[in-house]
Amino acid sequence: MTVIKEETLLAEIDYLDDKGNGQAVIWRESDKGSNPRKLKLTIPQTLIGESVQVVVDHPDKKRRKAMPIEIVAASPERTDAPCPHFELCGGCVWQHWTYEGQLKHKTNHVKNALEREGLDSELVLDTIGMDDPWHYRNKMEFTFSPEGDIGMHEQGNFRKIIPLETCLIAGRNMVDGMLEVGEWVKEFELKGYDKDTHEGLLRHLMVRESFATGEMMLALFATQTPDGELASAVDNLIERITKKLPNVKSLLWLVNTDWADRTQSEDTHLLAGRDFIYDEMANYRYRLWFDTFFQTNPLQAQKLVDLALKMGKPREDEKMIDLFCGVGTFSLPFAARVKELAGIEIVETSIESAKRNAIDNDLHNTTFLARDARRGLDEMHDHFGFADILLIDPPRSGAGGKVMRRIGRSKPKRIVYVSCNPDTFATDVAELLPFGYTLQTVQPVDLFPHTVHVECVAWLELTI
Ligand SMILES: C[S@@+](CC[C@H](N)C(=O)[O-])C[C@H]1O[C@@H](n2cnc3c(N)ncnc32)[C@H](O)[C@@H]1O
Repeated sequence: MTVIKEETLLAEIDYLDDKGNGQAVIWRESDKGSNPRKLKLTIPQTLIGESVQVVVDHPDKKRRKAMPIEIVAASPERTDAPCPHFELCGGCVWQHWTYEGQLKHKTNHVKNALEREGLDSELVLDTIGMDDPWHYRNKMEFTFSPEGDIGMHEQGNFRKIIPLETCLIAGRNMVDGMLEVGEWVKEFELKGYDKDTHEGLLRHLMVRESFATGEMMLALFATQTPDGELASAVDNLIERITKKLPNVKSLLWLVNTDWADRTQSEDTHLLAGRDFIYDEMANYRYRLWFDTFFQTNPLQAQKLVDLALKMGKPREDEKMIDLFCGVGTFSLPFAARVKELAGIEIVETSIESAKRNAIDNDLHNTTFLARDARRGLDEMHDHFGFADILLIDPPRSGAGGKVMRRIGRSKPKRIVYVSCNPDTFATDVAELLPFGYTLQTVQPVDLFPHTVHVECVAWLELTI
């Protein structure tokens, strides 16, 4: 067989994969006498129906990834990506798609997930988007390259960092925070961490901003403590941040010497301010530490809370369980409207925070339990009793059959399901139907414009 190292091909995009990349199939003529060979191509930054020219290295393989070199026939939904880093940065994948196009696609994604489980896709409403889908994130994790540049990972390549001059999805003040820290690193010629050699100083910069209170947190993750030879550089960091960014109410230095490339801390040093910031959602006040899970698009999360309240119809004489409650984003507004509320969540610090948030907001009818969902539900059913309303907001992996069947057997009158993954949502919901539940409405909400993610909130009623 003739081995071709590189070939220019014309591909037509059939569909987008779960990472938002275009997918095309090409049948290639092979040597005389043998059947044509199928080549499956993954082509980022393309849209369904587009014809694109790509250069494919080793086209003899069955699957290849290739970047488009020319859009031969563009989709009417194609638009110019406004961010100068879009082509390389792994933060957004769909800036080349009109926002209307993205929203339509997200609605269809939810509908298809329901249909695959034999559920009625007519129940899915149009996705609620943002009026201004930019600068919506209140938390970002930037990474340092070994050379000390600050940025994001390249699309599909966790080893390469794309240095950033801006970011159009992070809150505007957060970008200023990132740039200021970047300048400080260059001025003191500090080195970033090298994942391969496990050498270097700076690993990540986490930036949090409350759009409600204006407070910001800057948290630097490094391999050494901020003293000794680093003392004068760190003093300078404190001075410049305090002077130039007075909204930074929490400046942290977190030591992480682990091989695992996560924003975790073995040793926390408070450089300035307090170790948390205040945020607000639905008129409730929350304390956020560097490791607290909190909804990252507060404007849209507020819509989720409002929808959940509308669907759950809480009453003063009812008991409620909030499963996977985090720090209580849904628990607090519901607790203000029901007789008693119990929250279950696996992360102990989130439960501690939920307890404190309830007290800070003068809510005294809550119980919070740090347990795995399955065990937590059993314990709550024994001590708290069965709930009239159950709200569930699991991670992307969903709640799973065992949890869903426990819920079904406990027969809450109404179930509100908040989901960040339509596929696991549909599988979980299907588990409830044999227990007499009917799915009522599914409302997708776009919390992550220009990315593949879609959140939805739905409710089920016990009808038998
Ligand atoms: C999508 S978040 C929702 C949090 C909260 N409802 C909110 O809006 O802030 C999912 C939560 O489930 C928690 N979690 C993950 N696995 C769990 C498990 N097996 N049992 C209980 N909680 C779990 C996570 O720690 C996280 O806080």
